[in-house]
Amino acid sequence: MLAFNTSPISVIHNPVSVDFPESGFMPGRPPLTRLPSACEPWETKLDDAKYLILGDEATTEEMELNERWRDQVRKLPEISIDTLRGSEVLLRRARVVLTFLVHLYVHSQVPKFDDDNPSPHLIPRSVSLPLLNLCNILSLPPVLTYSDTVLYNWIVVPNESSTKLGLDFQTTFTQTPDEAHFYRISALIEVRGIEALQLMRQCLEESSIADSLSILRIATHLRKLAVVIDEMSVLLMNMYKGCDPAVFYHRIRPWFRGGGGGKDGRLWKFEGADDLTATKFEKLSGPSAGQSSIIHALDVFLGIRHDTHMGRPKDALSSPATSTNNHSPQASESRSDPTFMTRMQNYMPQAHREFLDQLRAHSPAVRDFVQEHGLRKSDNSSKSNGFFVSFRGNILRTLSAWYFLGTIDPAEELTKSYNIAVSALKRFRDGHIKIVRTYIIDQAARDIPAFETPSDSAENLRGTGGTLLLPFLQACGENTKASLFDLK
Ligand code: HEM
Repeated sequence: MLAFNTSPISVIHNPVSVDFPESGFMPGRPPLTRLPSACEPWETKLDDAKYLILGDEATTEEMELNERWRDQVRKLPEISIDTLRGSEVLLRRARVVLTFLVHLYVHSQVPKFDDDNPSPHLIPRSVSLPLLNLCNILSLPPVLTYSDTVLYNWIVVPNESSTKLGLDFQTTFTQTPDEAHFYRISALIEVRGIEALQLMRQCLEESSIADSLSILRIATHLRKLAVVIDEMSVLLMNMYKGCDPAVFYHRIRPWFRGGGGGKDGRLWKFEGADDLTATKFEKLSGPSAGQSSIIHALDVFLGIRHDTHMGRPKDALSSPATSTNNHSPQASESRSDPTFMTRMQNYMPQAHREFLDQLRAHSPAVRDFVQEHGLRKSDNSSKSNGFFVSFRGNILRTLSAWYFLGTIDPAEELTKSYNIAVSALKRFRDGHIKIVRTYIIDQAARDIPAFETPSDSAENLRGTGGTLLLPFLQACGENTKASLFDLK
C-alpha cells in the first residue's frame, strides 16, 4: 500500500496537519529528477528526445532522426518496475518519464490521412509493460496527465530577477520557456490554492457549530476565499506574459493529444496488454488543467454542479441568478459535457480523487448550509431574523456574538459572502475562456480557410480532454452562475 504523505485528505480529518498548508495538491517536496540506475535507459531516451520534432512538422531529414529515436525506444530492454515499488517518489518519476516517452513516441511519427480506418499507434512493450504496471499501482491511466506535466515535474531554481526561488520544469516537449511558463502558471495556481483549501476546512469546521458567530466566521472565510480565487485569476492571466499563443498552439499542444486525439484520430494500442486492458486504453484524454483538483475542490465545496444543470430550484427563495439569463436547463445540458468533470477525476492522483469524494460526502455541504442558515428572500423585510438563527453553543460565545454583531445580520452576510465567492469563481472561468479564445480558437481560426465547412468553426473545436471546448466551457460558467442565491 502506498503512503501518500502529502494527501490533502488529512485536511478534513486532521486539521492540525503540518504538511498540508505547505503543499495542498502539490507534493510537499520537489519531485525526484532522475530514476535509479536500473531505469537509466528510460531517462537516457528522454534526454535524447530533446531534438525530436512533431511528426507533422518534420522535414525528411528530421523524420529520419525521429525514426532512429523511435527505433531505439522499441529496442530498449524490458525493465521491471520491482525496484520502484513501495516508493511513491520513484513511481511518480517513472510515470513522468514513461508517459512523456509515450507521447514523444506517438507524435514524432507522421500522421496518416490516407486511410479511413488507420491502424492504431502501437506503443512498444519496452514502454508499454512497465507503464501499465505502474498505472496499476498508482491507479492512473497510461497517458500523460496534468499531474505528470505540472504536479510531479517541477524543480526549484534561483530566480534570475530576484533573490526569491522560482519554479522550473524538468521535462518538456519543446524546451521552450513558453512550455515551462504554461506549466508554471498552473503550478502557481495550485500553490495559491493551498490557502483556499485551508479556508474551506475552516468553513466546514465552523459549520458544525452553526451559531451566529460561526455563521459570521464562515462568511468571513468565504470572502477571503473570493480574494484567493481572484488572485488565482490574476495568476491565470499571467499566462500571456510568458507563453506565446502561436507557440502554444502549434508547437506545444499537439504533443498533448491522447489516444484517438491525434490529427489522424489513430487509437493507441499497448503492446503486451491483455485484450481488456488494450480496449480500455485505446482512447485516452490528453493532459488538461481540467484535471486540476483545486478547481474541482472549489466546485465541490461551493456546491457547483456540472453533472446536471441546476436549473431553477423549487424553492423560489433561493432561485438562481440564471433564471434571468434565458438559458433553459435543457439548452445548457445539451451544450455541456456533464461527464467531463467526473471523467477528468480518473486522471487525477488517487489521493486527490479520494479527497474530492470526501469533500463531496461532507455534510452539510456549504451550499446547503447557506440555504439553511442564510438570508431567505422573504427575510429581506425583517433583517433582524438573522440574529435568531441557531443560537447554540455556550453563553459566552453567544454574548460575544451579540457584542460583535452590532447591526450585522449574519444570515444576510453569509448569503452575500457565498455569492461573492461563487462570483469570483465565475470570473476565473470567464478569464479562462478568454485565454482559450486567444490560445486555441484564434489560432485555429488562422489555420481555417474562409471557404471551409462550419464543422471547422470555433464551436466545433475540441479540447485535449475531448470536449467541444467553447460550448463546454460556457456551460461550466453557466453552472457556476446558477449556484448564486437570488437576494433581490
Ligand atoms: C494556455 C492556457 C490554457 C488553455 C489553452 C486551456 C484550455 C482548456 C480547454 C480547451 C479546456 C476544455 C477541456 C478540455 O477538453 O481539455 C479547459 C478546461 C479547463 N481548464 Fe484550461 N486551459 C489553460 C490553462 C488553464 C489553467 C492554468 C487552469 C488552472 C489550473 C485551467 C483550468 C481548467 C479547468 C478547471 C477546466 C475544466 C473546465 C472548467 O472547470 O471551467 N486551465 N482548458
